[in-house]
Amino acid sequence: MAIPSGIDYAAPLGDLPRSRAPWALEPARTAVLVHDLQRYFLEPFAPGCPALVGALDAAARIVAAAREAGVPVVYTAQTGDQDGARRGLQGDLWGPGMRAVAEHVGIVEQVAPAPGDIVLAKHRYSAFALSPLAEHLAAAGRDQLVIVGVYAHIGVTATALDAFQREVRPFVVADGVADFDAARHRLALEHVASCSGVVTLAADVVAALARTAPTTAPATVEPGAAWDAVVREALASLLPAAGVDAAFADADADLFLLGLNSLQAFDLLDVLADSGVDVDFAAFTQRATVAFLREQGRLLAH
Ligand SMILES: C=C(O[C@H]1C=CC=C(C(=O)O)[C@@H]1O)C(=O)O
Repeated sequence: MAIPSGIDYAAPLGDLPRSRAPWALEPARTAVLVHDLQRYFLEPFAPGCPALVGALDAAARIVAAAREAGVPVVYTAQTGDQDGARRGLQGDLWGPGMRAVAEHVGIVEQVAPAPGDIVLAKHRYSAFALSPLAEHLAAAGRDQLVIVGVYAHIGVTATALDAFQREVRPFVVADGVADFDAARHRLALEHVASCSGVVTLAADVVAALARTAPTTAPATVEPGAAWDAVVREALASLLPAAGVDAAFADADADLFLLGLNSLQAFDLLDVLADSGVDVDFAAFTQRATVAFLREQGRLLAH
């Protein structure tokens, strides 16, 4: 069976299946996964298909809320022109797959990755298969995964099951996924709710993420030496001692050049947020230096 064409249905959101998992979304331990929202996989949908229009809107809202809250956003995307080994058994069921052209591999504009997001090559149904997703989540201290994207009964379900088996709690967004039809969409939600994760709605995810969004809450640390100590300790858990020393010896040294990776950057800003100083991730990626972090500490202390 090939991917059907002319997909056109409304998401089955009435009377959502009750999730057996008792977990609540905790932003500090959460990452968002945007699963396969590539043009190739969305092309089969009829223009204006309500389920897809809704899913893209939900995904965009969740991604925006995640970035605002400093929650990591991870994308999966297949590569084009895969050879037989790379394609594996998928070739037997789905044919050769996408070509290496922007009209196939591109992630749709509405949920396009931004600087600081992570884009992983997708190899099999599960986003964890043959990919460093688990390592990225572990490095960022994340064990909850909000999943949006396509297709609900294939990769989304496979990823949720895989997450569960890796001690990562999946939260599948009922109105943030789409599928071949309403029956498969519903089947996927029932499967997740019964044996791997929480079925939730975009509005609930956005509300949970907003609870950590930067606020004007007073800083709990003093500027100056105390703040330096907080930054140093946070960096020390992420970089070798020599890197930390170098970062403080030259406060304008780029932390990424000193070995910090983007997931560690999320971690760093999380720790700083716990100390009462919310640093904008995008701004940090533009100027990843101790000098910038010192300024942030001072700004929030006033
Ligand atoms: C969008 C997904 O990709 C799979 C589904 C249909 C066809 C596929 C393909 O042609 O490679 C993927 O294996 C998913 O994992 O849900």
